[in-house]
Order: sequence, then structure tokens, then C-alpha cells
Amino acid sequence: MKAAIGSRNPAKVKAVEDVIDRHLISLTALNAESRVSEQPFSDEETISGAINRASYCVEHEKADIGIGLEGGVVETERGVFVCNWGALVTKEGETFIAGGARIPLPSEVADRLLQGEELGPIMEDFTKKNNVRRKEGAIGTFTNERLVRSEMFGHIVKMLIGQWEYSQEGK
Ligand SMILES: O=P(O)(O)OP(=O)(O)OP(=O)(O)OC[C@H]1O[C@@H](n2cnc3c(O)ncnc32)[C@H](O)[C@@H]1O
Ligand SMILES: [Mg+2]
Repeated sequence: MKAAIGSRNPAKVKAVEDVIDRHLISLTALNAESRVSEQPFSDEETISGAINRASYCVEHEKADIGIGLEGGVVETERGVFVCNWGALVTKEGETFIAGGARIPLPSEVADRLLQGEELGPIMEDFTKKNNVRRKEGAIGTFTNERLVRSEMFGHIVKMLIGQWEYSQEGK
């Protein structure tokens, strides 16, 4: 069984490596097109990005299962929240989706997002650290690293693989 993850971001690749059984499933990581904005601004756009990445893996990498993980933000009456979505697409054409933990962003960060900046660079400025998005992520920074980006994506991957396994039972 061949799986592919549609990103080379270590926070995303680690999430999949931590969950799948590498004895049963081989894993390739590739930069898949999300075909949404660099900074998705709604659940729907973020879900589309995740599905597009997962489908790209099945089409271009001939994977049995493609996994797409996408980060975005959503504007609510209680502020701008980080949102994260994952999709698993099978070569048979089934699609499973799952959403991740979300927290509100501080107003300094939210204001810059609303002015059109991307969360990745904003986080580097805010923390004075490089590559936050490839490491702890915004979710890690603002939870005092009690929940880092790879673990948050790991929850999503568990929910994706679990739904796919459940659908296989009795087949
Ligand atoms: O290489 P890819 O897979 O694209 O990984 P990415 O870090 O760019 O992640 P996404 O494209 O899924 O995220 C969309 C945007 O939101 C930013 N972003 C999302 N979550 C973040 C986080 O937890 N910390 C920092 N930046 C984040 C990211 O830098 C992008 O600008
Ligand atoms: Mg990106």
C-alpha cells in the first residue's frame, strides 16, 4: 500500500509518519498544488486546499491513498482563529475530511491577516524566530507549546486514517 502526503513541510510529514504503520504503508512526501490562496481565509477554502492536495497525490504519484493537510484562518465574531483541515482521497475516488483544533489569534496578528499578510511571515516577525510554520506553528506559540503543529495535524491524520479504516471494514 502506497500513501503520499501533499507537502514537504516537516510539521505535516511528521504527523503522517507518527500515525501510519510504516510496515504496511510506504510514504512519499511531495509538494502538491493546493489550488487555493496562499492564505486560505475560510473553512471551505481550507478544506478545498486539503482535498486538492490529496487528489494531486493520487493523480501524480499514483498513490493508493493521498493525504492533504492545509492551514488557514477563519474570521468570527470572537476574532480570527487558526483553522486546519485534512483530507484523505483514495485511488477509488472516496474522500474523507477532518478538522483540527482551533484557537483565536492575538489582535496584532489578526489585524495583519485582515490587511492581507500571510500567517507564516507574521509569525516569524511576531516570535523573532525562523520557520515557525515548519516547527511549532502558531498553535504551538500561542499554547505555550503544549500543542505543536505536528501533534495538531497528527490528530487530523488519526481521524482521516480512522474513517478510512472504518469504511474498509466488511469490504
Ligand atoms: O509547505 P506547505 O505544506 O504549504 O505548508 P505551510 O506551512 O505553508 O502551510 P499551509 O499552506 O497549510 O498554510 C497556509 C498559510 O497559513 C500559514 N500558516 C498556517 N498555519 C500556520 C501556523 O500554525 N504557523 C504559522 N503559519 C501558519 C502558512 O505559512 C501559509 O501562509
Ligand atoms: Mg503553504
